[in-house]
Amino acid sequence: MAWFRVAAPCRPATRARLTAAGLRDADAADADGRAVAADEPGVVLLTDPHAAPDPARLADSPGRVLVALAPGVDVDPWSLLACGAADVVHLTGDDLRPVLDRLRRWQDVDELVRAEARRAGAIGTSSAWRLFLRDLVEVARWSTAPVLLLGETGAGKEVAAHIVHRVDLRRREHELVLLDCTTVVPTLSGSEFFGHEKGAFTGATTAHEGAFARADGGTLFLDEVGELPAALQAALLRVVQEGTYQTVGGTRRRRTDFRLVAATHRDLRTEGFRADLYHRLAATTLRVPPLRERPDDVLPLFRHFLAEQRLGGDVAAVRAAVRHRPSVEAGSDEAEDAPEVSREVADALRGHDWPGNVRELRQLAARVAARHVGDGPVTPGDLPPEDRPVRAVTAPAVTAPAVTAPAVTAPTVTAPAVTAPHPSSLTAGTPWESGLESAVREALSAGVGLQELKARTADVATRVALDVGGGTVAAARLLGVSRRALGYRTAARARPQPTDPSSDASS
Ligand SMILES: Nc1ncnc2c1ncn2[C@@H]1O[C@H](COP(=O)(O)OP(=O)(O)OP(=O)(O)O)[C@@H](O)[C@H]1O
Repeated sequence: MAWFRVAAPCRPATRARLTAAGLRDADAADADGRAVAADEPGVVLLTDPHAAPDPARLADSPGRVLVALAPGVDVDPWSLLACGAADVVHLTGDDLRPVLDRLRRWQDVDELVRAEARRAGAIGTSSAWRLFLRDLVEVARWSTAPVLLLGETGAGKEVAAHIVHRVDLRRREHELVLLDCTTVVPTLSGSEFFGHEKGAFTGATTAHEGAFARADGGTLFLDEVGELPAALQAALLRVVQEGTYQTVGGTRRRRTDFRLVAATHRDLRTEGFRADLYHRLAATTLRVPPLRERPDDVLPLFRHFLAEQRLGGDVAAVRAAVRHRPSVEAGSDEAEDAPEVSREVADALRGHDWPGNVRELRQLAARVAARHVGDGPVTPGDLPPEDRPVRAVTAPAVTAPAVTAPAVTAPTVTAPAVTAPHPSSLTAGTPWESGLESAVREALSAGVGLQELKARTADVATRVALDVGGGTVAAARLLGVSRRALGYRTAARARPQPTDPSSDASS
């Protein structure tokens, strides 16, 4: 149910009409000690230009807040949006329709998000994930535009594509065709896309239906669209513009009509991707938040994947289990019969930065499930050694117990105590490797160009070279590059700089 709040006294009739429309008076509910459902959408009615809504209250609400300006109230809508309002409407006379229509839409969106996330087995209750799903569902249901999903590997772009297909009423009864553009073979002239006729090329012993034909009426999901060879970018542009294509070896153009959802982890506005195709694909661009930006989702996801392992890795069975427990919120970690997680393990998981995102977490859950015994919580020893937070082993830090008469020699403590937490937890590989990886990741997510990327990784490569005593053979091995390549990158920095004759050597 949606709520309303009146920022200044208003006519009892207005209040009565809002209540009659099914909205709960948020302040009255507070007075009764019943909290308004915090994540429901609501409206703040501004009847007095001097009674501006409390920005903190607007921004804090996890549900969307509409501000309705009564006739004669003139407040800058942009500043209200900046304070956290989701939208602003001007009321004319007694007509409450603009308010009710919007609240109803927002309720529908929230309901769709709950239902479709559950159906897709998509776990997550963090606000970043929910905001993303709201935008996704809104675009999928109320627009026909292509959708471009930006996001790191394993963040859930394909999961999102399934949701788009399900939510789009015109497409859901037809097929969702998934095509990974990294697997498209240029020598087959895009036969994966266009299909081919029998005998079109050596080995084409039968006719083959391509993705464009199969997706007709439905949705075509192009994963890693940035990897599409240039010739196929031109062909795809034509299909998107004209809705026609020709099979390889065919003689006539055929019609197709699908919704295009594309995904990429890189900035397509850089070199190598056609600008005209980019603008077609990017009619609606949504960013899938990486897992490190939604630490609240880590534990629910981890427990979900553990439950999946208990069911023998049967994803369908887990989804069915979630769907058949209607009292359980989609994304809730109460949804499954999964073991609890000890505090130490929970802290380690939340502290990790998950470069491989949800996929990495899923794989970790599979490793942990193999070690975990019984129904008790997952304990630190359940994490395989290579997945544990790195800790320096230092001199024993156990204080000997206070000794009173008769004098007893304090026992010698032999087992080394573990102290001094290492700054990076659950690091993948060596600190050098992870340093290089995170430099590349940061640079890519900042959308930098190739030159800048090279410069940033050169910094890390240089540090590695210096850390290993300038031994480029060892550094190159650590970085997985040739000695020559490393030498080239580090040459300018690792070598001692010639002394500037103008500088004061004594300083
Ligand atoms: N919110 C989620 N809830 C449950 N499982 C998820 C969620 N997000 C991702 N996954 C799972 O994580 C794995 C990776 O997800 P997905 O394939 O959608 O990522 P991606 O962004 O498309 O990755 P890539 O770019 O490498 O293709 C899959 O096994 C998927 O089922």
